Amino acid sequence: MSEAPAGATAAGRAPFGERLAAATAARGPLCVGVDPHPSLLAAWGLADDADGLRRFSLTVLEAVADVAAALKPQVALYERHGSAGLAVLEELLAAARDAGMLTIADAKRGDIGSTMAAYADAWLRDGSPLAADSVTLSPYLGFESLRPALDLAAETGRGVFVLALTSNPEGASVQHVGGDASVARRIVDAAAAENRRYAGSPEGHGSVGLVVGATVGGAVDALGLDLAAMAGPILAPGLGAQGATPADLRTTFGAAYGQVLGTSSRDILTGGPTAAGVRERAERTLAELAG
Ligand SMILES: O=C(O)c1cc(=O)[nH]c(=O)n1[C@@H]1O[C@H](COP(=O)(O)O)[C@@H](O)[C@H]1O
Repeated sequence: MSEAPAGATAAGRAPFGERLAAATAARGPLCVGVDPHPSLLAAWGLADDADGLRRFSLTVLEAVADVAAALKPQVALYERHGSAGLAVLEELLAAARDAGMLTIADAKRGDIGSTMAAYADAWLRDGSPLAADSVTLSPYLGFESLRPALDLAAETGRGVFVLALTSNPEGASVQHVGGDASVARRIVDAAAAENRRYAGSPEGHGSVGLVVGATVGGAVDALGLDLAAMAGPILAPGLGAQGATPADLRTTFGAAYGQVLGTSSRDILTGGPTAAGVRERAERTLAELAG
């Protein structure tokens, strides 16, 4: 996607929020998750090793590089192969960059500030072998503990997606706690405050995004979350394999639907082993999201 337009950061690229907005405007609001589960590798006729992982990953990229706005590799499924798996992840991130596709490293990192600085360095620093356009973060140690990642992302034109309301049913036991001042609401408000640093971006396309599951139903309204005012992208997992439909997204997000990036992994990946099969499923999901 576009590098170095008017609002370029110190790193010479436009802020992530602007680059993502441009990608969704051009292609539609779909992110494809790359989750090479052992069962999917087997279904594709691939071995559960680094070679299988590589074939799988590069096939998904080839399939959706000009269909989806972003690619979201699930880091855990590379980590389970050790250093060989991480080498494949590095190759995938570089290949996506070369193909002009934005990446979201789904690493869900979160730790005390000094350690967080190292996670930020790994995923958001120019020149890092694992640098992605954005990374998912867990705010369980407090939103402010994410500061090193928030600041490095701003400096390098990258982005973050902070977990707010996750797609799994267990998430409510933590995220809904607090009534009018729920944990989720505090995260949404903190992201909104953080996105004020991107107030110069057109239409308030901040680079601090949130993760809000496509499966959360009425929780956004019930908890009084003002997602539209958050002025950043909303990554919505849970489509397909977890039961949510593109139509659910419109109901769940209402006025904030324009900020939503729907993401689906297994439902699209079962279209393999051919790139054409994966592409067909991605195109179908995209048509439903856009329709
Ligand atoms: O951050 C995420 O992407 C994420 C957050 C969340 O609340 N729920 C969720 O499912 N995810 C991730 O999104 C992907 C969903 O995969 P599928 O259920 O196969 O579409 C997995 O990689 C999850 O780890």
